[in-house]
Amino acid sequence: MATDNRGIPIPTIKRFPSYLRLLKGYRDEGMEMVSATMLADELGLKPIQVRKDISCTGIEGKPKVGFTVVKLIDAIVHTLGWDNATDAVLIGAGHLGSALARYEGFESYGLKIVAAFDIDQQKWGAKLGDVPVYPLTHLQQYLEENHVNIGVLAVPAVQAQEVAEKLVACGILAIWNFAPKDLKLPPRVVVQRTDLATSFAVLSAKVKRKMAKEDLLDEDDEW
Ligand SMILES: NC(=O)c1ccc[n+]([C@@H]2O[C@H](COP(=O)([O-])OP(=O)(O)OC[C@H]3O[C@@H](n4cnc5c(N)ncnc54)[C@H](O)[C@@H]3O)[C@@H](O)[C@H]2O)c1
Repeated sequence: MATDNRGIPIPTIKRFPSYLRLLKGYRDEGMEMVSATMLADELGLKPIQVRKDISCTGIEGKPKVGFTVVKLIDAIVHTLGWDNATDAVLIGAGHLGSALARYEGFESYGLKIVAAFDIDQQKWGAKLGDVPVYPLTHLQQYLEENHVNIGVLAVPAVQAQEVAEKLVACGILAIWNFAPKDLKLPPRVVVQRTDLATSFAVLSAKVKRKMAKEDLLDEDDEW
């Protein structure tokens, strides 16, 4: 089984969560084996693509039978590194931050938001689900005392760069940035920006193409 996901193409990594959702459904229905063709049909992919993706996990299928569902789930989870829960701190306990902190589903992806920080004193001492909210001034001490590598950024865009630099100065290795701001940080820091506007732009474009009856099947980025 693959021990890390270095070298795995990003589109494959992006497809893995969809495989997982499907496979977990099959597992819950009591299905033991699944073929690449079946996965491909469900997800609108080509079987050869599915086989290539699965080969990145190191799992081998049996000819004409396919893959063992639970083994494939374990292999994908392991390849994604989701079997080791990763602690994260959240900065910005506003509308979006609260929703992220309260979302229990992240734990099945191996992400656990353990504490939130905000400059608004009315939020200090509150809990977002199980996640306590602390003053931003406590961030450094918290990170010194707790082994946390990821920061989730949900502050207004104008604050994002300054807060990100603070996180980096405290030793954070990766930032999941929800603020609409391109952060300028040292290359050793991994930054992933998530923007619903981007997804919506893709959705709108696909709707327009669909309406123009363009064939979407050969699109590289269907995900
Ligand atoms: N990625 C997306 O798709 C998406 C979706 C919605 C919102 N957003 C972005 O997320 C961010 C938060 O949006 P929101 O609707 O939750 O806003 P919000 O105003 O409800 O929350 C922002 C929070 O950040 C806190 N804050 C401000 N400056 C801070 C600082 N320097 N340090 C720590 N905390 C600070 C505020 O006190 C507040 O609690 C914005 O940048 C918004 O544009 C992104």
